Amino acid sequence: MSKVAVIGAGSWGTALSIVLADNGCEVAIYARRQEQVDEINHQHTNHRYLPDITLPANIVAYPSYRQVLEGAQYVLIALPTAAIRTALREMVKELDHCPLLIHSSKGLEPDTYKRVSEMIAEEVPESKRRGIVVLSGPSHAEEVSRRSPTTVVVAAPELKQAEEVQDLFINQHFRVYTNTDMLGVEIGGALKNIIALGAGLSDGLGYGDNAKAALMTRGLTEIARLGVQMGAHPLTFAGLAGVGDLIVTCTSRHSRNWRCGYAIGQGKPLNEVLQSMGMVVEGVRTTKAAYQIAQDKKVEMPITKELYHVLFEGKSPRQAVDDLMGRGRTHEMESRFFDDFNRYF
Ligand SMILES: NC(=O)C1=CN([C@@H]2O[C@H](COP(=O)(O)OP(=O)(O)OC[C@H]3O[C@@H](n4cnc5c(N)ncnc54)[C@H](O)[C@@H]3O)[C@@H](O)[C@H]2O)C=CC1
Ligand SMILES: O=C(CO)COP(=O)(O)O
Repeated sequence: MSKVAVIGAGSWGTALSIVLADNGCEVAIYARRQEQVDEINHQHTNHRYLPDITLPANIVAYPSYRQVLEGAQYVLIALPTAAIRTALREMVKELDHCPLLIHSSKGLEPDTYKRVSEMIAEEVPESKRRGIVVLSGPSHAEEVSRRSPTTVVVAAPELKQAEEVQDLFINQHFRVYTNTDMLGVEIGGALKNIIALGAGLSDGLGYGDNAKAALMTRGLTEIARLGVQMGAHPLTFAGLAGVGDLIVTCTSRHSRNWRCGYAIGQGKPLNEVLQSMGMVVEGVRTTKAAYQIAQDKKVEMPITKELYHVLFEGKSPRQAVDDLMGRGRTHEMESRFFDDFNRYF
């Protein structure tokens, strides 16, 4: 029986713990607050994050990294991206062996704009990790925890390690695909949150399904444009971590990013919205990161740019939509894209 240490007792860490527990793993989950540890261990619930869900008894919470990590063959990181580097520094002090590290966070580090796998590679010495694998795709915790059919993708530069993680998670409710394009999977998962904020904002303004379909389609184009420039495989964005996650996040009532955008579209100030959410909304910081990366790399990302102006410079959302609609004429198929495709096929 495998032991998995789960770092992060929020919605996603808990939902993935249920999948692992269903698969017969021993799951040790790290929670910072003693009341949450007690709730998970005695009531078998995590009410704040997954109301009405009963947790399997083989999920045990601990308030210390040492206890969680002891003997774990796998470590799953399910934290808000902004908390990961600090958490890794604490965790690594207590790590005395060499597990496979899996992360499932969807964002870029604030200020450095690094991917999560890059942070892990910097903070966890090679002697303390067997490899790094990312798990991503269209998967709201609320549905995964109810064992509703879900598909995800796991990616690692070495296919064997992705397959090992596929074996760990796959079951009748949770179907896992593999990919070796870790960069593309991380970029797709992080940047779809920007477009979900935009889709929420459009709905909050009262625009219709046409507007949302436009945002999703052109949003995917700009995600792929940046991703391919950074070195991703273009077809990754046609997969679960690309269009798949974009669909679920832009259209689901569960999405925190969509809900945040919706409230802003309805005229609520960003700070007030974030405070009232009580859970992480990754897309806000990721908008800033993607805007900066796009500027540095001279990649055109019109939706991201307008959203940046709305979130951080007080631009009116209606004006942002007008400016997007009034852009210069362009061809749908970019010749640059064809060049990139030709590089691969
Ligand atoms: N909720 C979902 O449906 C999904 C979330 N994700 C991603 O998973 C990541 C985590 O998201 P959620 O679990 O939803 O967030 P959440 O807001 O539900 O929970 C975050 C948890 O992290 C804990 N935490 C924060 N800072 C910490 C630190 N320094 N050390 C230890 N624990 C800390 C919090 O106490 C909380 O328990 C995000 O990147 C999100 O985009 C990915 C797929 C689905
Ligand atoms: O990534 C997710 C679903 O795949 C969760 O999205 P939100 O963070 O917007 O809720």
